[in-house]
Amino acid sequence: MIDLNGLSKSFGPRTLWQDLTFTIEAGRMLALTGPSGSGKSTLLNCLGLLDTPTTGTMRHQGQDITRLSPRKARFYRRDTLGYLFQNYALIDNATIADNLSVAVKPVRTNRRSRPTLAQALHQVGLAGRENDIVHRLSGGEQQRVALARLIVKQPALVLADEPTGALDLDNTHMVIATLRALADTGCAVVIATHDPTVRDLCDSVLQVGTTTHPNPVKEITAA
Ligand SMILES: Nc1ncnc2c1ncn2[C@@H]1O[C@H](COP(=O)(O)OP(=O)(O)OP(=O)(O)O)[C@@H](O)[C@H]1O
Repeated sequence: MIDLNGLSKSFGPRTLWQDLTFTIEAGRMLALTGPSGSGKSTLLNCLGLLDTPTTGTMRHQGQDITRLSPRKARFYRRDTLGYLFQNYALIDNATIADNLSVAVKPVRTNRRSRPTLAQALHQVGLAGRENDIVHRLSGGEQQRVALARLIVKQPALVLADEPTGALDLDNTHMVIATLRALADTGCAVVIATHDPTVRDLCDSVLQVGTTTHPNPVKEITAA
């Protein structure tokens, strides 16, 4: 779905990663791992067109998206991407329903059928909670709202930055199970993570850093 070719990123003299050449495939979950400061979030930012790689190209279904104009990049994010963050990134003083509606309203998509808000909330264990105000929810519940937002939006690509960093094991498994369900509908999922539990539940792992490997993506095979 997204082909990266010879991608590198430097800030001044410092190179974070280089020679990344691989394909992010629809229906699969890719973990980005590597030490703090290795450039995982920066790679997510490049994939989300919030930053630009120093060299190389990114193609989405054949279309070069490496250096889109700000306007086209905005449309791309609106129509193609879903985000998941450690700090949930919700509108705190709005209801759950409002948070979900905002995410889905302007999106133009060819996807045939989208789940309703009620179905999405049911899927994440928050059935009937449409009118709850977000800032009164626990951290785990807030991340469930962020997941429901992805379920109603049905993006082609999900970019997740440490989405389980503030969660207990139960909620971590809920996050991964929901992302897996999205992947099963054809969505590509990329997760920057320090968590070995999350890494091992993905289909493949990219160790982010300056070391050049002939094939940087390692497949995870069941033990
Ligand atoms: N705009 C910028 N200008 C200069 N340096 C930057 C900029 N953005 C990020 N960096 C640096 O790039 C490095 C990689 O940052 P990044 O947040 O991508 O790492 P990370 O692997 O996601 O780290 P962590 O695991 O701690 O979240 C850091 O040293 C950061 O300070």
